[in-house]
Amino acid sequence: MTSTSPSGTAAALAACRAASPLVQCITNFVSMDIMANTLLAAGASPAMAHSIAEVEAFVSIASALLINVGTLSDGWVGGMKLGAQRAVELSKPWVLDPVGCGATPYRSLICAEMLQLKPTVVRGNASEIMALAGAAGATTRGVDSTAAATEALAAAKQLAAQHGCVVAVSGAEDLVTDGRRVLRVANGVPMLQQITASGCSVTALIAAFVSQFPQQPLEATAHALSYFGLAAELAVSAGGVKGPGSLRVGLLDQLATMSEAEVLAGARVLE
Ligand SMILES: Nc1ncnc2c1ncn2[C@@H]1O[C@H](COP(=O)(O)OP(=O)(O)OP(=O)(O)O)[C@@H](O)[C@H]1O
Ligand SMILES: Cc1ncsc1CCO
Ligand SMILES: [Mg+2]
Repeated sequence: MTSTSPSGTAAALAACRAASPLVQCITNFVSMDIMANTLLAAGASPAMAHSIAEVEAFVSIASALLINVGTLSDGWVGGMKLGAQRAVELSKPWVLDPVGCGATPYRSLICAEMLQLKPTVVRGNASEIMALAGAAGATTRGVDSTAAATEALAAAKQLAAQHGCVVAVSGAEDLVTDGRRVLRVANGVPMLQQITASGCSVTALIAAFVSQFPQQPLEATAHALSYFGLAAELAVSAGGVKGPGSLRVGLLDQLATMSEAEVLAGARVLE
């Protein structure tokens, strides 16, 4: 899986389905159901485990760790930090979703502290990435973005270069950068924004894909975003999507049933 072509996306998906990586998720209450189902549909094996009492042991058996601060509470932060540290010690990828960064000083502080713990990938919406980078003029309204992905590109590049990670900004076109290269992912449908935790779920998929290609986190991240966005496109083109409720169902079905031919025809990762 070296290429950014549709065959790269197909190879990444095939690897995930074949290996069924165990993805440990320390995530918010809103996202738990759809995130676990998204990972299952992609052939991965989700486990939602956040207790500080078991987090280190869990990371040692997981293929990747996802940390999402969506329903942040004091009692969870210790486990998040210990999990991230253990993942780094064991050279396992860990992926940060800085939900609502910028909405409150506490949230921004915890996100900044997590960033110091060397995530492999950070994925957020434009407002979150701009706030995380401390960009001038960053505004936010809770967990939804008030900016377009393109507005966050400079912030994403700066974060990636400064922290040695891959940064993905979701939006109409997702942007993925390692600070030098920028990949654009032109899959998805606008209605995904009306499914809560769709972004959270794609971040967990990124963890699953990166676990299979730890030397190529940039490409693996883009392929995960492409596969997820394409599933939403296929759900709409199959008919029967009347709104976000039926899209949510169709999305999971398409993630589970997507064929190699559909990936080859529809994946759009551009450099
Ligand atoms: N305008 C758009 N057109 C097409 N796809 C989009 C658009 N906006 C977002 N998406 C897609 O929707 C998914 C979620 O992205 P979004 O930016 O809404 O994440 P988020 O704000 O972190 O979501 P959440 O916090 O609810 O999990 C991604 O796969 C993204 O590519
Ligand atoms: C709505 C919401 N609130 C905290 S986390 C979350 C899920 C989408 O990010
Ligand atoms: Mg989000």
